[in-house]
Amino acid sequence: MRPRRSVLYMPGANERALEKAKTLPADALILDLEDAVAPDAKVAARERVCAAVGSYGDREVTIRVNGAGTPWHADDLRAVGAAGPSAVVVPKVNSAAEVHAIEKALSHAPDHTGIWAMIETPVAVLDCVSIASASERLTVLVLGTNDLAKELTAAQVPGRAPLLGPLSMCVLAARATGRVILDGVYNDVRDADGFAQECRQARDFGFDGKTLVHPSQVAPCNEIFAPSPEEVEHAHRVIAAFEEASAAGRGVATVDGRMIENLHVADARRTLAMAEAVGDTTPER
Ligand SMILES: CC(C)(COP(=O)(O)OP(=O)(O)OC[C@H]1O[C@@H](n2cnc3c(N)ncnc32)[C@H](O)[C@@H]1OP(=O)(O)O)[C@@H](O)C(=O)NCCC(=O)NCCSC(=O)C[C@H](O)C(=O)O
Ligand SMILES: [Mg+2]
Repeated sequence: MRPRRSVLYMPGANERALEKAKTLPADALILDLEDAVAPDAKVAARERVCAAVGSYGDREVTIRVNGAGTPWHADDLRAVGAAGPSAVVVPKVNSAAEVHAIEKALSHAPDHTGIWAMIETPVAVLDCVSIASASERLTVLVLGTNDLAKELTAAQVPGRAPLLGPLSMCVLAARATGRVILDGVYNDVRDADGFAQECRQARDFGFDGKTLVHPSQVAPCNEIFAPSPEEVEHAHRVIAAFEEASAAGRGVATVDGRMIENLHVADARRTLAMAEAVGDTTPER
Protein backbone atom coordinates (compact mmCIF):
# COMPACT_ATOMS: atom_id res chain seq x y z
CA MET A 1 0.00 0.00 0.00
CA ARG A 2 1.53 3.29 -1.11
CA PRO A 3 0.38 6.26 1.00
CA ARG A 4 -0.70 9.35 -0.90
CA ARG A 5 -2.02 11.32 2.04
CA SER A 6 -0.29 14.58 1.16
CA VAL A 7 0.52 15.54 -2.42
CA LEU A 8 2.20 18.92 -2.70
CA TYR A 9 2.13 21.13 -5.80
CA MET A 10 4.96 23.49 -6.46
CA PRO A 11 5.45 25.90 -9.34
CA GLY A 12 8.01 24.51 -11.79
CA ALA A 13 9.47 27.99 -12.19
CA ASN A 14 10.09 28.45 -8.46
CA GLU A 15 13.63 27.20 -7.80
CA ARG A 16 13.33 27.91 -4.07
CA ALA A 17 10.15 25.84 -3.68
CA LEU A 18 11.64 22.96 -5.69
CA GLU A 19 14.62 23.00 -3.34
CA LYS A 20 12.51 23.38 -0.20
CA ALA A 21 10.39 20.35 -1.17
CA LYS A 22 13.44 18.11 -0.60
CA THR A 23 13.00 18.71 3.15
CA LEU A 24 9.22 18.29 3.33
CA PRO A 25 7.52 15.03 4.40
CA ALA A 26 4.86 15.07 1.66
CA ASP A 27 4.03 11.58 0.39
CA ALA A 28 4.19 12.80 -3.22
CA LEU A 29 5.05 15.91 -5.19
CA ILE A 30 3.55 17.55 -8.25
CA LEU A 31 6.03 19.78 -10.06
CA ASP A 32 3.70 22.10 -11.93
CA LEU A 33 4.04 23.39 -15.47
CA GLU A 34 0.40 24.46 -15.82
CA ASP A 35 -1.42 27.15 -13.85
CA ALA A 36 1.41 28.11 -11.50
CA VAL A 37 3.82 28.95 -14.34
CA ALA A 38 3.55 32.11 -16.46
CA PRO A 39 3.59 31.63 -20.28
CA ASP A 40 7.05 33.20 -20.67
CA ALA A 41 8.51 30.86 -18.06
CA LYS A 42 7.03 27.59 -19.40
CA VAL A 43 9.99 26.37 -21.45
CA ALA A 44 12.60 27.03 -18.77
CA ALA A 45 10.32 25.47 -16.13
CA ARG A 46 9.94 22.33 -18.27
CA GLU A 47 13.72 21.92 -18.43
CA ARG A 48 14.06 22.56 -14.70
CA VAL A 49 11.42 20.05 -13.56
CA CYS A 50 12.60 17.34 -15.94
CA ALA A 51 16.12 17.73 -14.54
CA ALA A 52 14.77 17.62 -10.96
CA VAL A 53 12.90 14.31 -11.26
CA GLY A 54 15.59 12.22 -9.54
CA SER A 55 16.24 14.65 -6.69
CA TYR A 56 13.62 13.68 -4.12
CA GLY A 57 14.69 10.29 -2.79
CA ASP A 58 11.99 7.62 -2.52
CA ARG A 59 9.07 9.96 -2.90
CA GLU A 60 6.69 9.85 -5.83
CA VAL A 61 7.60 12.78 -8.04
CA THR A 62 5.08 13.71 -10.69
CA ILE A 63 4.94 16.51 -13.24
CA ARG A 64 1.77 18.34 -14.23
CA VAL A 65 1.91 19.19 -17.93
CA ASN A 66 -0.04 21.86 -19.74
CA GLY A 67 -3.41 20.71 -21.03
CA ALA A 68 -4.47 19.52 -24.48
CA GLY A 69 -5.06 22.46 -26.79
CA THR A 70 -2.29 24.61 -25.31
CA PRO A 71 0.91 25.43 -27.24
CA TRP A 72 3.03 23.51 -24.69
CA HIS A 73 1.10 20.23 -24.38
CA ALA A 74 2.89 18.09 -26.97
CA ASP A 75 6.40 19.29 -26.06
CA ASP A 76 5.61 18.81 -22.37
CA LEU A 77 4.51 15.20 -22.92
CA ARG A 78 7.60 14.48 -25.03
CA ALA A 79 10.07 15.92 -22.50
CA VAL A 80 8.30 14.73 -19.35
CA GLY A 81 7.82 11.20 -20.74
CA ALA A 82 11.55 11.02 -21.45
CA ALA A 83 12.38 12.28 -17.95
CA GLY A 84 10.40 9.35 -16.50
CA PRO A 85 8.73 10.72 -13.34
CA SER A 86 6.41 8.52 -11.25
CA ALA A 87 3.51 9.98 -13.18
CA VAL A 88 2.43 12.63 -15.62
CA VAL A 89 -0.42 14.68 -14.17
CA VAL A 90 -2.74 15.81 -16.94
CA PRO A 91 -5.10 18.72 -16.26
CA LYS A 92 -8.67 19.04 -17.51
CA VAL A 93 -9.05 15.54 -18.93
CA ASN A 94 -12.52 15.38 -20.45
CA SER A 95 -12.89 11.97 -22.08
CA ALA A 96 -11.51 8.46 -22.46
CA ALA A 97 -10.34 9.47 -25.97
CA GLU A 98 -8.09 12.11 -24.41
CA VAL A 99 -6.60 9.49 -22.10
CA HIS A 100 -5.89 7.26 -25.12
CA ALA A 101 -4.14 10.17 -26.86
CA ILE A 102 -2.00 10.83 -23.78
CA GLU A 103 -1.15 7.13 -23.48
CA LYS A 104 0.01 7.15 -27.11
CA ALA A 105 2.05 10.32 -26.62
CA LEU A 106 3.75 8.67 -23.63
CA SER A 107 4.66 5.43 -25.41
CA HIS A 108 8.36 6.38 -25.06
CA ALA A 109 8.07 6.84 -21.27
CA PRO A 110 9.36 4.13 -18.94
CA ASP A 111 6.82 1.58 -17.64
CA HIS A 112 6.89 3.07 -14.14
CA THR A 113 5.53 6.39 -15.39
CA GLY A 114 1.80 6.44 -14.75
CA ILE A 115 -0.94 8.87 -15.75
CA TRP A 116 -2.79 10.90 -13.14
CA ALA A 117 -5.92 12.46 -14.65
CA MET A 118 -7.35 15.68 -13.27
CA ILE A 119 -11.11 15.84 -13.01
CA GLU A 120 -12.03 19.51 -13.05
CA THR A 121 -14.88 20.05 -15.49
CA PRO A 122 -18.57 19.08 -15.37
CA VAL A 123 -18.21 16.70 -18.34
CA ALA A 124 -15.26 14.96 -16.66
CA VAL A 125 -17.30 14.39 -13.49
CA LEU A 126 -20.14 12.94 -15.55
CA ASP A 127 -17.73 10.71 -17.53
CA CYS A 128 -15.42 9.89 -14.66
CA VAL A 129 -15.85 6.09 -14.87
CA SER A 130 -14.90 5.95 -18.55
CA ILE A 131 -11.94 8.31 -18.00
CA ALA A 132 -10.69 6.31 -15.02
CA SER A 133 -10.93 2.98 -16.83
CA ALA A 134 -9.52 4.18 -20.18
CA SER A 135 -5.96 3.00 -19.49
CA GLU A 136 -4.11 0.63 -17.17
CA ARG A 137 -1.49 3.34 -16.99
CA LEU A 138 -3.98 5.67 -15.34
CA THR A 139 -3.70 4.99 -11.62
CA VAL A 140 -4.82 8.17 -9.86
CA LEU A 141 -7.65 10.70 -10.22
CA VAL A 142 -6.98 14.21 -8.93
CA LEU A 143 -9.78 16.68 -8.27
CA GLY A 144 -9.28 20.23 -9.51
CA THR A 145 -11.82 21.93 -7.30
CA ASN A 146 -10.91 25.51 -8.27
CA ASP A 147 -11.57 24.87 -11.94
CA LEU A 148 -14.59 22.73 -11.17
CA ALA A 149 -16.19 25.46 -9.03
CA LYS A 150 -15.44 28.00 -11.76
CA GLU A 151 -16.99 25.82 -14.48
CA LEU A 152 -20.04 25.13 -12.34
CA THR A 153 -20.29 28.81 -11.39
CA ALA A 154 -20.51 27.41 -7.86
CA ALA A 155 -19.49 29.29 -4.74
CA GLN A 156 -16.47 28.02 -2.78
CA VAL A 157 -17.93 28.08 0.72
CA PRO A 158 -16.94 26.45 4.02
CA GLY A 159 -18.30 22.89 4.03
CA ARG A 160 -18.30 22.82 0.19
CA ALA A 161 -22.03 22.10 -0.11
CA PRO A 162 -22.18 23.01 -3.85
CA LEU A 163 -19.37 20.54 -4.63
CA LEU A 164 -20.41 17.56 -2.52
CA GLY A 165 -22.38 15.85 -5.32
CA PRO A 166 -19.45 15.97 -7.80
CA LEU A 167 -16.94 14.98 -5.10
CA SER A 168 -19.03 11.96 -4.22
CA MET A 169 -19.47 10.96 -7.89
CA CYS A 170 -15.70 11.05 -8.38
CA VAL A 171 -15.06 8.90 -5.30
CA LEU A 172 -17.66 6.43 -6.59
CA ALA A 173 -15.91 6.31 -9.97
CA ALA A 174 -12.50 5.79 -8.36
CA ARG A 175 -13.73 2.95 -6.17
CA ALA A 176 -15.68 1.33 -9.02
CA THR A 177 -12.53 1.27 -11.16
CA GLY A 178 -9.93 0.58 -8.47
CA ARG A 179 -8.16 3.94 -8.80
CA VAL A 180 -6.65 6.15 -6.11
CA ILE A 181 -8.41 9.50 -5.67
CA LEU A 182 -7.01 12.77 -4.33
CA ASP A 183 -9.02 15.77 -3.20
CA GLY A 184 -8.42 19.29 -4.56
CA VAL A 185 -6.46 22.06 -2.86
CA TYR A 186 -7.38 24.44 -0.02
CA ASN A 187 -6.40 27.91 -1.16
CA ASP A 188 -6.22 29.85 2.13
CA VAL A 189 -2.79 28.83 3.37
CA ARG A 190 -3.24 30.80 6.62
CA ASP A 191 -6.50 29.11 7.66
CA ALA A 192 -5.26 26.02 9.51
CA ASP A 193 -8.66 25.21 11.05
CA GLY A 194 -10.53 25.44 7.76
CA PHE A 195 -7.87 23.31 6.11
CA ALA A 196 -8.06 20.61 8.79
CA GLN A 197 -11.85 20.56 8.52
CA GLU A 198 -11.65 20.07 4.76
CA CYS A 199 -9.07 17.26 5.17
CA ARG A 200 -11.37 15.44 7.60
CA GLN A 201 -14.30 15.88 5.22
CA ALA A 202 -12.26 14.46 2.32
CA ARG A 203 -11.08 11.51 4.43
CA ASP A 204 -14.65 10.77 5.53
CA PHE A 205 -15.82 10.87 1.91
CA GLY A 206 -13.27 8.18 1.01
CA PHE A 207 -10.49 10.22 -0.62
CA ASP A 208 -7.03 8.67 -0.25
CA GLY A 209 -5.37 12.04 0.28
CA LYS A 210 -5.39 15.70 -0.57
CA THR A 211 -3.45 17.92 -2.92
CA LEU A 212 -1.70 20.83 -1.19
CA VAL A 213 -0.21 24.21 -2.07
CA HIS A 214 1.93 25.12 0.94
CA PRO A 215 4.47 23.39 3.21
CA SER A 216 2.39 24.24 6.32
CA GLN A 217 -0.38 21.95 5.03
CA VAL A 218 1.76 18.79 4.84
CA ALA A 219 1.98 17.72 8.50
CA PRO A 220 -1.71 18.18 9.43
CA CYS A 221 -2.77 16.44 6.23
CA ASN A 222 -0.48 13.46 6.95
CA GLU A 223 -1.94 13.16 10.42
CA ILE A 224 -5.59 13.37 9.37
CA PHE A 225 -5.27 10.84 6.54
CA ALA A 226 -3.29 8.35 8.66
CA PRO A 227 -5.14 5.92 10.94
CA SER A 228 -5.26 7.32 14.49
CA PRO A 229 -3.85 5.25 17.40
CA GLU A 230 -7.48 4.57 18.45
CA GLU A 231 -8.32 3.26 14.97
CA VAL A 232 -5.25 1.02 15.01
CA GLU A 233 -6.16 -0.31 18.45
CA HIS A 234 -9.74 -0.93 17.33
CA ALA A 235 -8.54 -2.74 14.19
CA HIS A 236 -6.46 -5.13 16.29
CA ARG A 237 -9.46 -5.83 18.52
CA VAL A 238 -11.75 -6.46 15.54
CA ILE A 239 -9.32 -8.99 14.06
CA ALA A 240 -8.76 -10.72 17.39
CA ALA A 241 -12.50 -10.94 18.16
CA PHE A 242 -13.32 -12.31 14.73
CA GLU A 243 -10.52 -14.90 14.87
CA GLU A 244 -11.75 -16.04 18.27
CA ALA A 245 -15.32 -16.33 16.96
CA SER A 246 -14.14 -18.22 13.86
CA ALA A 247 -12.18 -20.68 16.00
CA ALA A 248 -15.39 -21.34 17.90
CA GLY A 249 -17.24 -21.99 14.62
CA ARG A 250 -19.07 -18.66 14.52
CA GLY A 251 -19.10 -16.29 11.53
CA VAL A 252 -19.95 -13.21 13.51
CA ALA A 253 -18.54 -11.54 16.63
CA THR A 254 -19.03 -8.34 18.61
CA VAL A 255 -16.62 -5.62 19.73
CA ASP A 256 -17.97 -3.04 22.22
CA GLY A 257 -21.44 -4.38 21.49
CA ARG A 258 -21.17 -3.86 17.73
CA MET A 259 -21.51 -6.64 15.18
CA ILE A 260 -18.30 -7.71 13.40
CA GLU A 261 -18.37 -9.67 10.13
CA ASN A 262 -15.80 -10.54 7.47
CA LEU A 263 -16.08 -7.15 5.82
CA HIS A 264 -15.14 -5.36 9.04
CA VAL A 265 -12.08 -7.56 9.29
CA ALA A 266 -11.07 -6.61 5.75
CA ASP A 267 -11.49 -2.96 6.71
CA ALA A 268 -9.41 -3.50 9.87
CA ARG A 269 -6.62 -5.13 7.85
CA ARG A 270 -6.62 -2.18 5.45
CA THR A 271 -6.30 0.19 8.42
CA LEU A 272 -3.32 -1.77 9.75
CA ALA A 273 -1.68 -1.93 6.32
CA MET A 274 -1.99 1.83 5.99
CA ALA A 275 -0.69 2.37 9.53
CA GLU A 276 2.33 0.24 8.71
CA ALA A 277 2.87 2.01 5.40
CA VAL A 278 2.99 5.39 7.14
CA GLY A 279 5.27 4.15 9.88
CA ASP A 280 2.94 3.17 12.73
CA THR A 281 4.47 0.01 14.09
CA THR A 282 2.01 -0.68 16.95
CA PRO A 283 2.59 -4.39 17.62
CA GLU A 284 -0.21 -6.87 16.98
CA ARG A 285 -1.98 -8.07 20.08
C1 LIG B 1 0.60 29.99 -2.17
C2 LIG B 1 2.02 30.48 -2.34
C3 LIG B 1 2.08 31.45 -3.53
C4 LIG B 1 2.44 31.23 -1.07
O1 LIG B 1 3.75 31.67 -1.29
P1 LIG B 1 4.59 32.44 -0.19
O2 LIG B 1 3.77 33.54 0.41
O3 LIG B 1 5.89 32.83 -0.82
O4 LIG B 1 4.83 31.34 0.90
P2 LIG B 1 5.75 31.41 2.16
O5 LIG B 1 6.51 32.68 2.21
O6 LIG B 1 4.89 31.12 3.33
O7 LIG B 1 6.75 30.20 1.93
C5 LIG B 1 7.56 29.75 2.96
C6 LIG B 1 8.63 28.85 2.40
O8 LIG B 1 8.01 27.71 1.80
C7 LIG B 1 8.36 27.63 0.42
N1 LIG B 1 7.16 27.20 -0.33
C8 LIG B 1 6.02 27.85 -0.46
N2 LIG B 1 5.14 27.12 -1.15
C9 LIG B 1 5.77 25.97 -1.46
C10 LIG B 1 5.37 24.81 -2.16
N3 LIG B 1 4.15 24.72 -2.72
N4 LIG B 1 6.26 23.82 -2.25
C11 LIG B 1 7.49 23.91 -1.71
N5 LIG B 1 7.93 24.99 -1.02
C12 LIG B 1 7.08 26.01 -0.92
C13 LIG B 1 8.79 29.04 0.03
O9 LIG B 1 9.65 28.99 -1.08
C14 LIG B 1 9.47 29.47 1.30
O10 LIG B 1 10.74 28.81 1.32
P3 LIG B 1 11.99 29.44 2.10
O11 LIG B 1 12.05 30.86 1.68
O12 LIG B 1 13.15 28.62 1.63
O13 LIG B 1 11.69 29.26 3.57
C15 LIG B 1 3.00 29.30 -2.56
O14 LIG B 1 2.90 28.49 -1.43
C16 LIG B 1 2.80 28.54 -3.84
O15 LIG B 1 3.26 28.96 -4.88
N6 LIG B 1 2.13 27.37 -3.76
C17 LIG B 1 1.95 26.47 -4.86
C18 LIG B 1 1.01 27.07 -5.89
C19 LIG B 1 0.76 26.09 -7.01
O16 LIG B 1 1.56 25.26 -7.33
N7 LIG B 1 -0.41 26.23 -7.65
C20 LIG B 1 -0.82 25.36 -8.72
C21 LIG B 1 -1.44 24.11 -8.23
S1 LIG B 1 -3.00 24.27 -7.47
C22 LIG B 1 -4.09 24.17 -8.79
O17 LIG B 1 -3.74 24.45 -9.89
C23 LIG B 1 -5.45 23.74 -8.48
C24 LIG B 1 -6.23 22.92 -9.49
O18 LIG B 1 -5.80 22.89 -10.79
C25 LIG B 1 -7.65 23.38 -9.40
O19 LIG B 1 -8.28 23.67 -10.42
O20 LIG B 1 -8.14 23.44 -8.26
MG1 LIG C 1 -7.18 23.40 -12.33
